Amino acid sequence: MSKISIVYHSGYGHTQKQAEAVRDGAAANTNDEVHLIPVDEADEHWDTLAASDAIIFGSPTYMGSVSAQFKTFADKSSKVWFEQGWKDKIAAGFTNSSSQNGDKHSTLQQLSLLAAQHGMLWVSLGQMPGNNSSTGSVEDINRLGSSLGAMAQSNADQGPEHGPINSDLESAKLLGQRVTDIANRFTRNVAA
Ligand SMILES: Cc1cc2nc3c(=O)[nH]c(=O)nc-3n(C[C@H](O)[C@H](O)[C@H](O)COP(=O)(O)O)c2cc1C
Repeated sequence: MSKISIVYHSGYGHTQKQAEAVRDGAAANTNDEVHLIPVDEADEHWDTLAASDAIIFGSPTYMGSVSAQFKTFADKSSKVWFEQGWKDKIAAGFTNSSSQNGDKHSTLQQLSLLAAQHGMLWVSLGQMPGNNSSTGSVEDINRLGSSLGAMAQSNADQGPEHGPINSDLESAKLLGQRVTDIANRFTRNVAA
């Protein structure tokens, strides 16, 4: 059994849907304990994060970067960094934005660098790129062709009831599942 936390920001609800999909994937095995933590509530959950086997970071892409709210959380985590409190925990990340590309890769790089600064072990998406052939479609898993983490796209003129679309949510779910599976391999070995 592993303890997984998902810390995320969402200004308008789109990235929250992606975060919930990651949570659903991470919680697929009912033995595991999964916490969904909005960044503005993170101050009440530092102990939960300290006790987690894996922490998954999520932010919308704003101006080619993590949102200011997520960055505030990242900066606050410097207190943990001083003690290397998250060293050797498993980490992963996801982002959502309105353009198909939208510079989402830059956000995932920032999330993975945050994890690296903490000495965490980054888990990639682990899914082959979709929608890259004559038989592909937007319904493919990993339709945005990401490697570093899960990407999702939500139309700028529509609310979260319309996006991200199902394939992006499924990709997010698979990332959550992958992180839990890997965390369980580690916790089994520690217990053994
Ligand atoms: C301040 C701001 C900056 C944004 N910058 C980008 C961007 O760089 N690339 C992009 O594709 N979308 C950008 N967007 C669009 C958001 O990423 C998109 O609306 C996303 O779905 C918002 O997620 P949320 O509802 O979880 O906040 C920006 C939106 C805002 C409010």
